[in-house]
Amino acid sequence: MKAFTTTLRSIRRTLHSPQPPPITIFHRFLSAEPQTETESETDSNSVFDSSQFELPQQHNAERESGGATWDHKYRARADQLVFGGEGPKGKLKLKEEEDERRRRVLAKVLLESALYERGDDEEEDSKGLGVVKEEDQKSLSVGIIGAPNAGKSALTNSMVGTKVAAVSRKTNTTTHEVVGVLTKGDTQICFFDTPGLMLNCGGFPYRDVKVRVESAWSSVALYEVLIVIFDVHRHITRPDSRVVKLIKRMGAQSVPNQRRVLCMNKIDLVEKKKDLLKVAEEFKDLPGYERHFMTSGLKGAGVKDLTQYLMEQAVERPWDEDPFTMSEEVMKMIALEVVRERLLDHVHQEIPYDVEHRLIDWKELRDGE
Ligand SMILES: Nc1nc2c(ncn2[C@@H]2O[C@H](COP(=O)(O)OP(=O)(O)OP(=O)(O)O)[C@@H](O)[C@H]2O)c(=O)[nH]1
Repeated sequence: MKAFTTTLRSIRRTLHSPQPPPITIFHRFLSAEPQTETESETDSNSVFDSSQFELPQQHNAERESGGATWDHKYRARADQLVFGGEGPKGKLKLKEEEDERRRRVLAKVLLESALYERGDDEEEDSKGLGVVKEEDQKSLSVGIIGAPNAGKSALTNSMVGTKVAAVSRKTNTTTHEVVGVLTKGDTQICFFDTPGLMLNCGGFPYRDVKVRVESAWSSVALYEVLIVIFDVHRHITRPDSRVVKLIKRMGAQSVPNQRRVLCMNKIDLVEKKKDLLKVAEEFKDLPGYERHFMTSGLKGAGVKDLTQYLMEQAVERPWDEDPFTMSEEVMKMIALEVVRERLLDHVHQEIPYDVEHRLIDWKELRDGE
């Protein structure tokens, strides 16, 4: 998510630069420098000629057949220990498939939200953005915490839509990473990530990556609203005691100057709705949570209610971020950036290289593709 935000910030900076955007915005040099031909390499005397050397005799029968020289049963045992039952190839393939799936979700969310925003909310947004006087502005800072994979990024993207591209920090610190900005009418909501928040079996952050985790943990108290999010499908099928402890710990008591809400996410994966009610019942008595929400960041269910609630919590304070409107130009850049990422994924072993790619055509199809 951080990489995604950084990318979008660079898009934003480019758009607002007084200079015309350099044509090489997506043209990156990676750390490896191109090799230059040195004199010794081009000098024919230095060329290795294998015919001048005798190959050593191979006595070992295995070597002659080109097979491995180790005992296969040890290798199999090592594979079993390191990779479990699946073997290294199976694991690698699964990882590649997972990466591919995640990339698709990201690209889809980005582009869908771009198209969605231009449709329904275009008029309303264009009325509100850029014309609100500072004394009329309202703001809200929202932190989102939850275990890895709970769906924090997808939910933020869903609430923020294309405005995630609007991220351009006026201030910047390492402990607070703004991951999205939603500006609507006179109200601006900034969403913050809580980096490195990993939990030990007590539901507390790990001590070993101390500084980073502690600063992330202490920043939790700074947000006006804190969303505690968990994967409700996972909780029903394979509850994680660390997640339960986190939910209970954060909801144990209400905190002055902070409103906390509990978000049961990924509800689209739960078939029986009565299971959702059971989970809601389980956490209903925690006094720290002002509201409970059931959402699907990926499918959008419940997101409107949560956004509405957040808008209502905003306080009179000037905006921290510049508002930003979606344009076709930005959508093209997002599309280019998604393509660039894929391109680099495919050629990452072919270094040294540099990549420049250009948009030569852009067409919107009737079905919105
Ligand atoms: N079915 C379903 N899948 C979801 C939903 N939200 C997120 N996911 C999937 O869950 C996975 C994790 O989602 P993320 O949004 O990256 O989760 P995260 O909490 O930001 O994860 P970390 O960055 O690892 O902390 C992805 O594969 C998403 O596609 C949802 O509402 N429904």
